[in-house]
Amino acid sequence: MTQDISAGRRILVLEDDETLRLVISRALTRAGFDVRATASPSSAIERMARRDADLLVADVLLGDENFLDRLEELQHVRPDAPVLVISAQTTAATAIQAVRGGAYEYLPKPFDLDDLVDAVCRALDTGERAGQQRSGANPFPDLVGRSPAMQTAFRLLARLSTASAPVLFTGPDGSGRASAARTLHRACKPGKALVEAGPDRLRREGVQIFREATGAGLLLRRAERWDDAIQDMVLEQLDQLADTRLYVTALADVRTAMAPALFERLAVGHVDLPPLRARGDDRLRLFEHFLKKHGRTDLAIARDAAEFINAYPWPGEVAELERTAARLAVQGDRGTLGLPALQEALTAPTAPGTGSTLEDAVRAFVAARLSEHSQDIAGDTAAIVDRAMIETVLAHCGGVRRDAARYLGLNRNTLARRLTALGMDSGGEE
Ligand SMILES: Nc1ncnc2c1ncn2[C@@H]1O[C@H](COP(=O)(O)OP(=O)(O)OP(=O)(O)O)[C@@H](O)[C@H]1O
Repeated sequence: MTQDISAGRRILVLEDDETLRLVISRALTRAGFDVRATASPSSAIERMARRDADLLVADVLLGDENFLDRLEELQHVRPDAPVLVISAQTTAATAIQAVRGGAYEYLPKPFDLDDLVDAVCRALDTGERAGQQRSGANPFPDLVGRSPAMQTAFRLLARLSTASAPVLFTGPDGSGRASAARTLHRACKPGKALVEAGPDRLRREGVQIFREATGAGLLLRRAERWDDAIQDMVLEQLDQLADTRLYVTALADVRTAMAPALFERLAVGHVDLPPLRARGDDRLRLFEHFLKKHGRTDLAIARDAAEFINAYPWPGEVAELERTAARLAVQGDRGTLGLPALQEALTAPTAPGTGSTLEDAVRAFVAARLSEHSQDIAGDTAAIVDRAMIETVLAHCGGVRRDAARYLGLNRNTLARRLTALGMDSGGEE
């Protein structure tokens, strides 16, 4: 594997300690890389800018200079080239600055030379994934998404797959945070287990969960619900993670529910998953993906249904979209999926006793009007709600408008005007 990746790849080593420069260069040359070296940060940036190397291995403290301060400059001239940062400064702040500045991985000194070679291979492999992504191929095929918002998230995932820092996934419930964490874990620790725990399990089992995940991965979900005791425990465990990769999921406003010190350390890598309403046509792509996932390759989606899927805001996010597709997949109708069946599946109760809400019904109605290219959605929606409301109250009052007006909180003239506007002004008693 190393030879496959190293063949013909050029590495630049930036290190001012002559002995270490030699040792690193030799190890990388032995692994099959074409290695060059320098002690000067400016020369390193200049050589990377003229594409003299595919990857940079850089020390942090070089004479009076801190190379982390120049990462942005390097990103600017070579955004495609991975950078591995090595440093004797093993503070969390250094690691955070390195990863935020665009470094692919941070290796604290002293490090094992084999680990360095592995990290270089992983970074180059990820660089290729990012290249595939630029050329249109999805580097994470189990995550569906081609919208610009998801491309940004994938690029970040690709970068984080060679780092070892904790990663915070934020976004609305059901937006795919846990799925993204699982995908990232498979990319960065293939074959290693991923232990998962929500706040309840974390409260019950405490540090035991961290022990169980040693050397593998740990996915802690719903961090916005961590109480102070959990937050203290996680903060303490962060110093003992060693080679356990930590992933955390939370709602976007978790920052307000969490001690700033903990947030800063968890969000070294931060992937914010956009809501479905910001993902354009990805909604239809996901819908088709879920129909297939639930065994239906024979079902075509009618044009109005497809437009509805791309217009509906899906307040329950990908989870709701998947539930709806799964419901339609098991219904077994052959042929083409039309708008009525889709709307019915969307508003059907999800479990005994739980009905869909008024908001759900309004969303479904508005999305249907959008898919019909209606130009008076506000008027249409207000009329439907008004009609249902007034009809129900009038029926309750036996058609007596004076009483109905009182229940509605309207004066009688206003009610009369609304009835006329809705074409409902015949037959009622004054
Ligand atoms: N981009 C995606 N491509 C394919 N499937 C996805 C994608 N995002 C989410 N899913 C699927 O949608 C469902 C919900 O996703 P997931 O459980 O990851 O959401 P979440 O944000 O972690 O929410 P929660 O914490 O409420 O479960 C899962 O079945 C997952 O497989």
